[in-house]
Amino acid sequence: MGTQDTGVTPAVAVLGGGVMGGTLVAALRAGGWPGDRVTVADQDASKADALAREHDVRVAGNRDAVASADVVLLAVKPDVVPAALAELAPVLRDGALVVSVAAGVPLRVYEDALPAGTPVVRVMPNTPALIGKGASGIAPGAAAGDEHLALVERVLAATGLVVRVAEKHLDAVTALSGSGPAYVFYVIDALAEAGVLLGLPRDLASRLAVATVEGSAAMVARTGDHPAVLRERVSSPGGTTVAGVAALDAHAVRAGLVAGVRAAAERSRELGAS
Ligand SMILES: NC(=O)C1=CN([C@@H]2O[C@H](COP(=O)(O)OP(=O)(O)OC[C@H]3O[C@@H](n4cnc5c(N)ncnc54)[C@H](OP(=O)(O)O)[C@@H]3O)[C@@H](O)[C@H]2O)C=CC1
Ligand SMILES: O=C(O)[C@@H]1CCC=N1
Repeated sequence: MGTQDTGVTPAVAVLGGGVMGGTLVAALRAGGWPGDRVTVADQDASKADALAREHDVRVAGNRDAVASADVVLLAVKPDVVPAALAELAPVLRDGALVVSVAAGVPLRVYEDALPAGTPVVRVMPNTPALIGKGASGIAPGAAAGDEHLALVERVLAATGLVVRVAEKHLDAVTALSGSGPAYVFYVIDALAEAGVLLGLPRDLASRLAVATVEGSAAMVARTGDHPAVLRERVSSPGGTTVAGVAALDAHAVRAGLVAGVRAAAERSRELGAS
């Protein structure tokens, strides 16, 4: 039956019930996807069972989950992808859409392993998808058309921002927004720790750091102003902020962030090559 619009909500099988598989199951349910149209499978059945209980979805082994799915969502580690594809290829429904969140693994790996003409879409989500504040890039394979991208957008509807990109940009998306929450958590932790160093109670320092990051991000989004312009507005001549930013520059914090994103992109390319 595949993914043609029959009026019935497509059946989604999520293979891999770890951090990202669990996040996507939660987002599907938060977006109103019926629990009986979502099946989760994990090599560790206890993980799949726990997710099924938490989100009121079905649980099955990989092959049974795939055999009844219109959309197969692969959420296993990149090095597990070839084995998972070998397992699912013989039981994949004709016309079913295969979606993978694995970092680095190129579309051609999926297309070579699956029956000719199988539509494949790569997705690079991030963990704030769990609270509807995620950012995902999606890239279509050769047999994936607009209807498949639209279906992936429907699957991701409750995760937050979804942008369509060419596959050649997915390593950069992975490095920037896929891994990005870790950098921001790192910054929040460092800011809060600095507050504690200056004598603030830990809870207060943490709340101030979180509100500052949240408010600053919202201000960029809402005003559309360039972050450098907004930074200038905080920086009184001869004041505290220019002193702080000069110290950040002296410690190469900007260069460090650029190096971090570049290193993550390089690692994504390595994962794809292995
Ligand atoms: N975490 C993140 O922020 C993001 C992750 N991703 C991508 O998501 C994918 C999963 O990452 P993440 O959720 O963090 O990893 P996890 O290790 O948390 O989840 C992977 C799960 O898949 C299970 N598994 C392993 N082999 C199989 C198999 N053959 N069939 C079914 N399940 C299997 C694992 O079991 P076991 O632990 O027993 O091996 C584990 O429960 C990766 O490819 C990653 O690149 C993408 C964007 C963001
Ligand atoms: O660290 C990783 O490899 C995965 C991909 C992007 C975020 N987490």
